[in-house]
Amino acid sequence: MDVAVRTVNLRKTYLSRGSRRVAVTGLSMAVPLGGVHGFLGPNGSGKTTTIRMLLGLVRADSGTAEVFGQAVPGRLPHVIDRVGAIVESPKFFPAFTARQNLVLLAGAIGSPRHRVDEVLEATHLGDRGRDRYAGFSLGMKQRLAIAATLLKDPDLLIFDEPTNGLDPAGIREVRDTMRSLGAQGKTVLVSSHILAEVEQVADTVSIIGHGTLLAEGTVSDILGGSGVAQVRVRVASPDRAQQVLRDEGFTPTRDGEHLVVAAEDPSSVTRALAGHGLFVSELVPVRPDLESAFLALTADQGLGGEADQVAGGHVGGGAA
Ligand SMILES: Nc1ncnc2c1ncn2[C@@H]1O[C@H](COP(=O)(O)OP(=O)(O)OP(=O)(O)O)[C@@H](O)[C@H]1O
Repeated sequence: MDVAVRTVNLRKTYLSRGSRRVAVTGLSMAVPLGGVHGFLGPNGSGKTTTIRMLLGLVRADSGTAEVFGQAVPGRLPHVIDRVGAIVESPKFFPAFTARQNLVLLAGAIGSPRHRVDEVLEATHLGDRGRDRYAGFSLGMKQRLAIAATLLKDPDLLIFDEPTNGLDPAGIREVRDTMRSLGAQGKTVLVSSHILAEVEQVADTVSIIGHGTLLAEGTVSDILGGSGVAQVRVRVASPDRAQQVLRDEGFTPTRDGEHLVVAAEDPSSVTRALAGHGLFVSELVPVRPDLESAFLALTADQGLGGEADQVAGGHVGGGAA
């Protein structure tokens, strides 16, 4: 597999209130070339620290990282022109229009002027270029930030929680922009703790918890490994149906008037119930989602959200 980014055994600790706090530990991950790669983990799991190491903004304690085959930070100058990133909210001049802001930036980084119109189009801001930044919605501001990263036409885009604070419409705008960049062959590495957001746009994902890799692969690989498919059924007598299904070897759970049953083949459930004169009035497959897969993975590892981690202490299991 051709990779845009690879880390091997990356580790970073911070000194905090007299003790060492482990942010990233033994992180080995690979981001395939082209497409959108979701970098997922709960708050405090080490995503930002990893991204900052990739961009040479913080130095790893140990381990290696490479971008387009070049070791970073040492050889970062050789690839930095191919990388665009939003790690913190970029600063724009509120009184300037979107276009004026981009023209200024393009001049500063030596990008040709025509790129300004191209990146406004690419982020669907073409008709808002003459509006002042101050009047932009959060979603538009975020798309302008993406437009700014596109000025030098990078091959790798790194976005740290780009949908933070956006409303559903803003989230969709940013998501659509990432999707079209991935479809153009760019590599988009996007971090998020809101898995459902990334699930809809990512081709592949890395899931981390407490600074270590828990799972990596295509979204469907990860969902496939997250357990048996379930169906949600409605019957007139859910209590009886629950007993019947238990007697038949299923493990149904009650959800209001519905039962949720793990079954590879939904017809095995309807057959079992019909055999006892119970007829299903509704049957809906419960699609496993990344959120459940993620929760299952972190639960397996005894990992939840942010927790204190002290160097030398237990910091979770190995890579999947
Ligand atoms: N500059 C710092 N000094 C001390 N500790 C830090 C520093 N930056 C991060 N940490 C700690 O390192 C751990 C990982 O933080 P990091 O920001 O990388 O996680 P994250 O997954 O990006 O979280 P979030 O989604 O909340 O941004 C956390 O426990 C955090 O408190």
